[in-house]
Amino acid sequence: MVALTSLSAAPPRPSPSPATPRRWTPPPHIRTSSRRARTARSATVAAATPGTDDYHSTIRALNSRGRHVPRKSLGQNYMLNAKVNEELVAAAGVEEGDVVLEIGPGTGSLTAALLEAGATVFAVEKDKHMAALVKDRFGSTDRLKVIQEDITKFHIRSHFLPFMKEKCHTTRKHAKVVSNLPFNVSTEVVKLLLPMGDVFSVVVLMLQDETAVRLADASIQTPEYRPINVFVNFYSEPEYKFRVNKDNFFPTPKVDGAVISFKLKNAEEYPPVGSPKSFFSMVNSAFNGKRKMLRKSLQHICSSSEIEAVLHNIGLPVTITCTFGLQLTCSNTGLNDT
Ligand SMILES: C[S@@+](CC[C@H](N)C(=O)[O-])C[C@H]1O[C@@H](n2cnc3c(N)ncnc32)[C@H](O)[C@@H]1O
Repeated sequence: MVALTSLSAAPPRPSPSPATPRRWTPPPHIRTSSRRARTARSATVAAATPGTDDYHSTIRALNSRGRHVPRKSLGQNYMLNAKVNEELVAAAGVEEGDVVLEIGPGTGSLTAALLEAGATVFAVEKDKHMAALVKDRFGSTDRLKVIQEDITKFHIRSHFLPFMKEKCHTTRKHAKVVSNLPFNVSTEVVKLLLPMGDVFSVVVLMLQDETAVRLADASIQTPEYRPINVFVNFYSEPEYKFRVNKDNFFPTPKVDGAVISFKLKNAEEYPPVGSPKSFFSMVNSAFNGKRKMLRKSLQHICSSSEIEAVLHNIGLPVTITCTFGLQLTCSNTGLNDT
């Protein structure tokens, strides 16, 4: 389902300079007289309240620890619009007492909005400079734990569950995920989090707009429909929330972002398959054999005659090719009728 809202208004900021220096230098009108004065001002920013993460304070925060240029390889495009962060928090329905996993806190602008909403935050940040910066910024609160790790290599269950047990003082059984994700790891993170419906009730992510549209809205009868859509719909109910204009990020990325929410299903709500692993292996085989007859692309899983019988039972021609997702039943894959 697509909500037609779009947060396209970007906050005011100076136009970017054409050349990219190794270290960000604030434009002349925000420079102070000495390095020490600049550092002092950064300390004030470090303790800032939500709403102050605009262009100038982001530059000051990045420079405060001798930080260099934001790293493209880490998808470091920082959010400059506090309103967008508030909308992300609202999309996840974050409230007092919630425990939230945040991936990539960066300068801590979204972290501030989460803390402001009353959540306890477990933040995983790959960049050691940013992890240190966000720790400094919220040093005095016990409602934040920052781990310097790569989320794609992090064992969420063994680290997050004990934290949740310790911090969750309400009867709530599930935590939430809210993140302005680095675009380059978004598919990997989606694959990691969606099967965790026993831990998280909702996953709200800022993704590349095109990716969010594809994940939330691909129809089974379009060429855009992929195994990842089968995966997303198997484990969750996705909803496209709103588009975020690229001018809201610093540095400005090439593409717009969008917020998508995934309401995670419990295991009892998954489609009835014998084993998700063999189900997804079949889905991948079917899609890999695009334009090949299904009875051929799936013949390593079951015999051609079994596949033909299934196709016949569901009223499809036995010569059908995989042009869009199909529901099959096959005795030796552990798949049930769906
Ligand atoms: C798009 S920025 C978002 C920063 C901040 N949340 C904001 O809204 O401004 C992505 C952040 O994720 C961090 N990051 C990149 N790859 C990561 C990974 N594999 N694991 C954890 N953090 C990562 C980057 O260093 C960066 O701080």
